Amino acid sequence: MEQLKFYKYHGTGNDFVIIDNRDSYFNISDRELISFICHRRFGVGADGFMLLENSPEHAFYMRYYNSDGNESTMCGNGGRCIVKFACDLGMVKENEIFTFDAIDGIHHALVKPDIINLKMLDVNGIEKVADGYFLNTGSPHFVCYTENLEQTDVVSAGRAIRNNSYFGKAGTNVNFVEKCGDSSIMVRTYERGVEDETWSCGTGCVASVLTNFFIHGGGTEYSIKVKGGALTVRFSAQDKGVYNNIWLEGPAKFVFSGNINVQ
Ligand SMILES: N[C@H](CCC[C@H](N)C(=O)O)C(=O)O
Repeated sequence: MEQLKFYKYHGTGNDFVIIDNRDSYFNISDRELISFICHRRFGVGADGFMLLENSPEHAFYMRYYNSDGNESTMCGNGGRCIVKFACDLGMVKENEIFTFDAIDGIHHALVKPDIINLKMLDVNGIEKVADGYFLNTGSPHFVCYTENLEQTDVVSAGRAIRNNSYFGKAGTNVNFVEKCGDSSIMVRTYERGVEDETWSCGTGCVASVLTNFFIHGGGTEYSIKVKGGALTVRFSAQDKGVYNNIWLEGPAKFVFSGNINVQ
């Protein structure tokens, strides 16, 4: 029986299986194997799966898959976890900014003890859609406000919006936001490709913060409370709806490693 070495990380409760694929051994189109590994009863269990691959000009290439086995767009918490993994492998050092490559482009990252800082790609435009807002922060996000976030039925309300024909075949992630203070919000997210609520969504938190600023103005640093902990987002505002120098900061934890039997 063949065994596969894997590493389990989480970023504020958004959890991932990561494989060091610098030898290109893993078949990048094996959807079935990836969804099996992410299965919470038959496999290891995770919201997402990542391959750390070689990159000719950067520290590594991050290949991200949702738990449905499909390769997908940028994952903010996954990006922070694979940065921590690269540091744990000795590929990069703490307190030194480095770059890695991903599906949406080149990211800068900085590892500090227990805190990972990840630079996200620029955001150009926020669209008003029905009672919410739509923007792309590396992944597509719909953002709407709710008075009573704790009681919101994120799964059924989120699933309906995620599958709304307005967002086409690709669909969208769905974020429900409650304002807490001038520079703090609470966010719960229904994630495309996981097809469930996750305990944190990095690109979703960035989308929620930028939408909040787009509507209410204010400062350019926010703390975001999520089910699995807290994140910080900092950014620079250019024109209305145009933001750059966007950093997503928070913990990324190694949980365990092991070998999984694969047929
Ligand atoms: N499910 C998302 C990707 C992961 C986003 C989330 N886990 C994050 O931390 O940004 C999508 O397919 O658009």
